[in-house]
Amino acid sequence: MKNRKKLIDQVVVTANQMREIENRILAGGMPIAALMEKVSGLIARWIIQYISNFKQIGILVGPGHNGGDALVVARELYFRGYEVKVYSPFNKYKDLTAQHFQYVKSLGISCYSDIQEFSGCDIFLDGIFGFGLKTDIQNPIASVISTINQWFIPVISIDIPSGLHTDTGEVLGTAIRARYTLCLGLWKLGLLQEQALDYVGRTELIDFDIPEVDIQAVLGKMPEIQRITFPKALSILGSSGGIPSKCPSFSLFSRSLITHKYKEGSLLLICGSQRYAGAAILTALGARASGVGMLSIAVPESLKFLLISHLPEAIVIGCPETNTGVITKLVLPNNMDINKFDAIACGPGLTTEVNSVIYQVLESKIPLLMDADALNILAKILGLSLLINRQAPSILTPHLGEFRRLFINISEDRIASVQTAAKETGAIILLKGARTVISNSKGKTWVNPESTSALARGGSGDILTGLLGGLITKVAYYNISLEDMVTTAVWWHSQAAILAANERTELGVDGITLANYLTQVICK
Ligand SMILES: NC(=O)C1=CN([C@@H]2O[C@H](COP(=O)(O)OP(=O)(O)OC[C@H]3O[C@@H](n4cnc5c(N)ncnc54)[C@H](OP(=O)(O)O)[C@@H]3O)[C@@H](O)[C@H]2O)[C@@H](O)CC1
Ligand SMILES: Nc1ncnc2c1ncn2[C@@H]1O[C@H](COP(=O)(O)OP(=O)(O)O)[C@@H](O)[C@H]1O
Ligand SMILES: [K+]
Repeated sequence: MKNRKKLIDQVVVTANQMREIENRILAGGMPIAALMEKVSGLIARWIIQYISNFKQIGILVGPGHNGGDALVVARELYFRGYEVKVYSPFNKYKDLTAQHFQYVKSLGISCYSDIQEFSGCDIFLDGIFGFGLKTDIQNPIASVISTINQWFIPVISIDIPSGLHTDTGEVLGTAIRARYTLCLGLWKLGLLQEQALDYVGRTELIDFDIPEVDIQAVLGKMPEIQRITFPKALSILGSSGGIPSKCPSFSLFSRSLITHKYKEGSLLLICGSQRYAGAAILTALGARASGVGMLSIAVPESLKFLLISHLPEAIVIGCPETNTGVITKLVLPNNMDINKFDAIACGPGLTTEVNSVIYQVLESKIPLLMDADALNILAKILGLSLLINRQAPSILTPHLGEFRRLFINISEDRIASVQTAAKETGAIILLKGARTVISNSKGKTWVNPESTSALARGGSGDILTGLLGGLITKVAYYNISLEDMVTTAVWWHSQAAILAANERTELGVDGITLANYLTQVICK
C-alpha cells in the first residue's frame, strides 16, 4: 500500500497516456459508469470534508465525462442537503453525461444556461472540460469563464481547470482560475507546467485505485516523467523515517564513524568578480550546507580575504584578475591537477568578460556544474560542442533567460524543451523556476512540484549551485546516482525556502537566511 502511494505520487501522465490507461481499465471489465460513480463519490466526499461551510454551489457542466463527473457530484451534494444549481449551455452531451443530466433534472435540481443566475453562489465546481479539451474554447463558454473569473468566487476544478491544455498547461483561449484542482487518478503533466500555475490553485490527487499493472503497462516500470517527492528525497538523504537509504550502513545525514574529509567530497567552486562578490559568498554558503568535506573556492585575488572572512574553513584560491576584477585564469596551488577534485561548480558572478576559465574546466574529466555566467559564456562565446564532447558528466542549471540563450528553440511545452536540450547535449539540464524541471540525456525527467515564490530574488540560485556542487562530490562514496543527487538538491533547496517563508514570510528569505535554513529544514 505504501509502495502504491509512492508510485502514484511520482507518476505524471499526458492526456494520451491517461486515455490508454482508462481504456485498459474499461477493457478489463470495469464499467465506465461505475468508474464515474467512484471518482465522483470521492470528489463529493472531499468537498464535504474540506469545504463544508458553503450554502450554494454552482456546478459547471460540459458535454463530456468531465461534465458527467460534475453531475454525479451535483446529485450527491443535493442528497446531502446542499443547495445545488447546474449551469450548462450545451446542446449535445456524451451518452453517460446526458443520462446523468436527465436524472439531475428529474430530481428538481435547478438547471440554467444563463451564467448570471449564479452570481450569488459561494463556490463553483468546474466540470466543463477535462483532458478531452482539444482546441481553443469559443464563445459563449469563453465569456462565461471570464465572467466566473471576474467574480472571484472560489472554484474547484475537476481533473484540470477547464481551458488548460492537459500536457503543456497552455491556456486554450481562456481558462478557469481555480482555487483547488482535484486531479483524478494520476497527475496530469499540464498541472506541473509553469504556465499553468496561475490557474491551478492548490492541487490534490484523487486516487481512485488505478491498478499498478495498468500504469506500468502504459508507462513502463520507471515512468519517463516523475514528480520529485518527499519520501524519495528523504530516502536519498538518509533521514528516512523508516525508508531505507541506498547506503546500507550510513547516509548523508548519518555518516560513517570512520569517514574522513576527502571521502565526504572535495569541491572546487569558481565564482565571483569584483562586481559580483556576493555571488561567491552565497555559492560558498550553499556548498557549506551540503556538508562537503573539502571546499576550495577560486575567486579573483582581490576577493580572497573577503571569502576567508566568511568561510574560514574553505581553501580560498586567489586567481589572477583583470583590472576590473574578473578572473583571467585558474591557477591551482602547487600546480595541482584539477581532476583531483571530485567535482567543479562554476559560474555565479563571473561576468562574461573573460572565458579562459570556462574553457579550462570544460576540459576537465570530473563532473562539472555550470551556472549563470558559465552558461552565458557557453552560449555567447564557446558554443555547445565543447560541452557535448566532454569526457565526464555535465550539469547545466539555467534559469529561463539563460536557457533561451543556450537553446533557442524553447516550445510552449517547457518540460519537452528541457528533454530535447538534455538529449542534444548529453548533459543533465536543470531549468530553474517555480516548477524546476530536470532531464537527463535519455529523456528521464523530474519536476519539483512544490516550492515558494520567496525564492524569486537574486542569490537564491547561487545557493542552489553551491548546494548541488557539494552534493555531487559525494555520488561515488554514497553510491547515489547523479540524477538522484540533482533532484534531491532541488527538493532540499525549495523545502528550506518553504520553511523559511513560513517562519519569516516570503519577504524574509534572503540568500544567507536560505543557506541557514538548509540545515534547519532537515532537522525538522
Ligand atoms: N480517465 C479516467 O480514468 C477517468 C476520467 N473521467 C473524467 O473524464 C474526463 C475526460 O472526459 P472526456 O474524454 O469525455 O473529455 P472532456 O474533458 O469531458 O471533454 C470532452 C468533450 O468536450 C468537447 N470538446 C472538446 N474540445 C472542445 C472545445 N474546444 N469546445 C467545445 N467542446 C469541446 C468534446 O466534443 P467532441 O470533440 O468529442 O465532439 C467532448 O464532448 C476526465 O477529465 C475526467 O473528468 C472520470 O469520469 C472517470 C475516470
Ligand atoms: N516563483 C518562483 N517560485 C519558486 N521558486 C522560484 C521562483 N522563482 C525563482 N525560483 C527559484 O529561485 C532560484 C533562482 O535562481 P536564479 O534565477 O539563478 O537566481 P540568482 O542567479 O539571482 O541566484 C531557482 O532555484 C528557482 O527555481
Ligand atoms: K475541469
